[in-house]
Amino acid sequence: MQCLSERCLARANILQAARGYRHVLGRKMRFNGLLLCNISKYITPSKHRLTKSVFNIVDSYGRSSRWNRRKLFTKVSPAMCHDGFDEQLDEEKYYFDASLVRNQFPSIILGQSSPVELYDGNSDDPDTDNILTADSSMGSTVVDPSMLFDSLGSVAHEFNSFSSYEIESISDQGSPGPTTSPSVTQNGKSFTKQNKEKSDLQCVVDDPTAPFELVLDKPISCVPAISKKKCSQLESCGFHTIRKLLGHFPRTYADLQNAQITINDGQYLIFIGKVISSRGIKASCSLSFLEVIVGCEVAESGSASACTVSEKNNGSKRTIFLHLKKFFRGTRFTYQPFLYSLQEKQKAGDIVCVSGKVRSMRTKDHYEIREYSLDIIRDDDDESACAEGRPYPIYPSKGGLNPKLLGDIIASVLDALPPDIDPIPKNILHMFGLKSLRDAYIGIHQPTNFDEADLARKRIIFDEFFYLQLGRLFQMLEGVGTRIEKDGLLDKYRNPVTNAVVAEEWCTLTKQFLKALPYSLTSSQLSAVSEIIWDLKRQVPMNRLLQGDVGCGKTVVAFLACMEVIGSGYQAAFMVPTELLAIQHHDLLLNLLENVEDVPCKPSVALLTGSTPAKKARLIREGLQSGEIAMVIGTHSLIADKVEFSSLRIAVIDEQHRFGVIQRGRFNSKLYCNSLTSRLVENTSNGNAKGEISMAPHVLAMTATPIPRTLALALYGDMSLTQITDLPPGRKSIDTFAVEGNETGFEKVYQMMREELDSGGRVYIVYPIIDQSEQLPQLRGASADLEVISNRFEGISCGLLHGRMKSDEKDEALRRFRSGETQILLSTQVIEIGVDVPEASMMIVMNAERFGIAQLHQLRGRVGRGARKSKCVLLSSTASGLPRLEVLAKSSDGFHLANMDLLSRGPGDLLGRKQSGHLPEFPVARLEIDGNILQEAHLAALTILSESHNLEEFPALKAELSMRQPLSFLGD
Ligand SMILES: Nc1ncnc2c1ncn2[C@@H]1O[C@H](COP(=O)(O)OP(=O)(O)OP(=O)(O)O)[C@@H](O)[C@H]1O
Repeated sequence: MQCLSERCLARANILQAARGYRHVLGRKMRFNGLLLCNISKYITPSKHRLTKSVFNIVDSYGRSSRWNRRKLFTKVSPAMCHDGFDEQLDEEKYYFDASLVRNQFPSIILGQSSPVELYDGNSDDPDTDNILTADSSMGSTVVDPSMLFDSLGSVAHEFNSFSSYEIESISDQGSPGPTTSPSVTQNGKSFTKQNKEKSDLQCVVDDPTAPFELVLDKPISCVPAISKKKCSQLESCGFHTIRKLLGHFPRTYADLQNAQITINDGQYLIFIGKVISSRGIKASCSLSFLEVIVGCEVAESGSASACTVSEKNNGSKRTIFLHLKKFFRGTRFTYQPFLYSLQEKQKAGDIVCVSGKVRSMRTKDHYEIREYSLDIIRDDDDESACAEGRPYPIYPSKGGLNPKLLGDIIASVLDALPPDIDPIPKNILHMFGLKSLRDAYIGIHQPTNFDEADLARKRIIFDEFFYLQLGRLFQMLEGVGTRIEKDGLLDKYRNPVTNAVVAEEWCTLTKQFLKALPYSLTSSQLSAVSEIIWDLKRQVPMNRLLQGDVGCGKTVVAFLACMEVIGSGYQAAFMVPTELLAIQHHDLLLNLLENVEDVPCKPSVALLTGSTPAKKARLIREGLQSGEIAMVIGTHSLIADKVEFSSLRIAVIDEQHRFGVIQRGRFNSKLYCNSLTSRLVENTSNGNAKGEISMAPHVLAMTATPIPRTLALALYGDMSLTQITDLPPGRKSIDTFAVEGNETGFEKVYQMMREELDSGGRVYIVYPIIDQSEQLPQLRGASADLEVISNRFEGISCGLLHGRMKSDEKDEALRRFRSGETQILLSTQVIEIGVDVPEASMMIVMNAERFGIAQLHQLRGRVGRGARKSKCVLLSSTASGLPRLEVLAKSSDGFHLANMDLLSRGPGDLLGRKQSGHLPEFPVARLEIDGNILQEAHLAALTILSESHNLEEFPALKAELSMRQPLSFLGD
């Protein structure tokens, strides 16, 4: 029992005002009744001049609109020692949170009376209005004025006969923990506030007309126990829906029982402890600091358990003291109110979770932490906060919201969550050992142990991957005609068996092209072509990823696929990310076609890039539209709206991850929208033409980045995979050296270069930037170094190649290097993709520590493409960068290196900053370690789609999928 201060009563009043009525002495009474009681107490002694009119207004309170009630309150507030309603609400302590008020003041005892419960909106009272619909109900429920005054009379009588008000906090009677709200007794029935909340959200689920996902996507304002003020606070921080709020996962968990046993200087540790003191101290006129001392019980070395919040000392524990310090420079930080507000943020007795780097102080068992983060787990007077032994969730703060408050709100939302909110069918959950969605939310926000948190995390990650895979496969199925074809396609993903068409069955043009090659295909090149041609012969559009290490010979495989299509009377498009590469491929293809013999007519091949002169570009577009041009090689220009094809049948996309899903998809529209010309229909006699024309083109995507399987699945979950696993014969391994770029290092490297050039080799020097930069003086620039290198290697001609050069200049620079007119090519990363100069035999990478391992592997792949033994020197500007580069010296396996990069730097870095823009974002999952969950999610998505291609049988899943907006999720 404690004394009810005027402020407490005012606070209770605010609560009542929000609810509109309350229970008094077991009887429901409108708020105005209670208000009148209170007002009479407050204002009669002071003979406030508002007394009369306030009484009148209160009389009509039950019939007032919400706005008028607010006005009423504004008038009543002065009588309650406040400047106004807003002031009452604005006070930190007066947070308009019904649950908090109820937790602390669930009932009022008026003198000898039995406890008067504050209104709790319990749904088991048939008369109780639904708070979710409070807006209308509060205004529309009219209270009989006579009843009002009856109640008023009786209450006022009792009220006036007591000099003090007492309050009984039910939570004082032993509250179980943070997840359990105090139970309140009303009319002899025991109930919890969760019951009420559950029913509010439950009613949404029970509504047969309500779409399934409505629960999670309901606005946050529908959650009981969240006041309007808090609601707008949450909304302004981006928590508009329950989903958003529940998706605010803890950044870590504090283990209330176990902290560190050994404490070493410089370690980053998490402690749970009790605040001993908190002081804001002015050290000088412009320096102040906050010092918080936290006492933590830790186990003596060697003892198993470590740190708890327990008061009792047993033999195996000792207390250590953490001195948390934050310094502030500047006069404005030395003012007392500021320092006071700082020190008040945590008070002596608060149980806190502290993390940061520890440094031992002179006194034994005292440690200092400067860069720390502190979360209040439990106020000294809040006994219900946390149960020991559970991982305690630590929330990242958002928009200045108090993480503890956020945690409390999340807890009340969880309590109100109906059990059946899971769109994923139970058999799938069972198949992959997954928690239900509700359990997962509870497990991640309120785990009883770390294993539960792990399992919950798995479910959340599963969902991230699952909807991505489902979205991609769903989209792919939409583009496929019949049910049988769809089934066939899904089967292919589930059991990827290799189907192939042997070379004898290829069309004449393909066979002749193969014959004309200056080399024979490797076995994996051959099987890749056979596999692709098998796909090309089907009526279902192919969606295949051709993957192989640098220099393995993917280009020729793609050319052969194009020849097969052209040989059957259709067109091919070959899109590459750079102009340089487009020109190179175009020239190579023309060269190869020159040697092709015994074909009725050689296919016409065009080059279309951004630099193609307008007139020429127009002629090419006309040729493509009429069907005169059989194949076009180019950059993004190929997917421009004005480029129309007569009968596009294959789109090859080189370096696929450099293009987004939408860009890739635009080839589909080329056929559907633009290519229905009559030419092919006229030329085709078998009558199938019409159906074939309206089919989307086959897509063959290629990537030289050896993408680990999980990453490939995340990026291209809807694609079949073909891999080239061997290199053309005669390739010699590239000797790789990691060298520190000091004076001796450079001398050594220049010496190696000299030897290479003297023996007829050609050298690339790769730079991270074009021009020297003042901000980064340690980086060498290609353009700036041209003179240095030219002077150093007199008599040897040097070339320069970088992205700022014009297209023809770039082309010319590469041509000169290819022909041997220049022996040294100073270049930026522009040569990274696809540049093929077999005579290049040495590469030097300046500031190599600036590049990712996978990227360096790609760069290194520019040499060693011919018969000559090649070398690659990786110059690091610091000695500390060398160990990472040594990895490349030891391995030339692209997949191994990519995996290492993925683990050490994450997928974004593996793909490069630009490309990683196309990588889907996973808030919780980490591609580098959660690959197995991704595989399971892929399988689950296939299983679901096999059961229902259009997801009609899974409306909840379909709704969830559209909610998650798969396209933006796919990274485009
Ligand atoms: N079977 C083969 N035998 C000999 N040389 C080959 C063979 N296949 C391809 N080549 C040659 O190997 C070099 C690399 O081929 P290509 O450019 O197609 O590789 P890539 O896989 O596209 O490489 P990158 O990933 O670097 O673009 C080319 O000079 C090509 O002529």
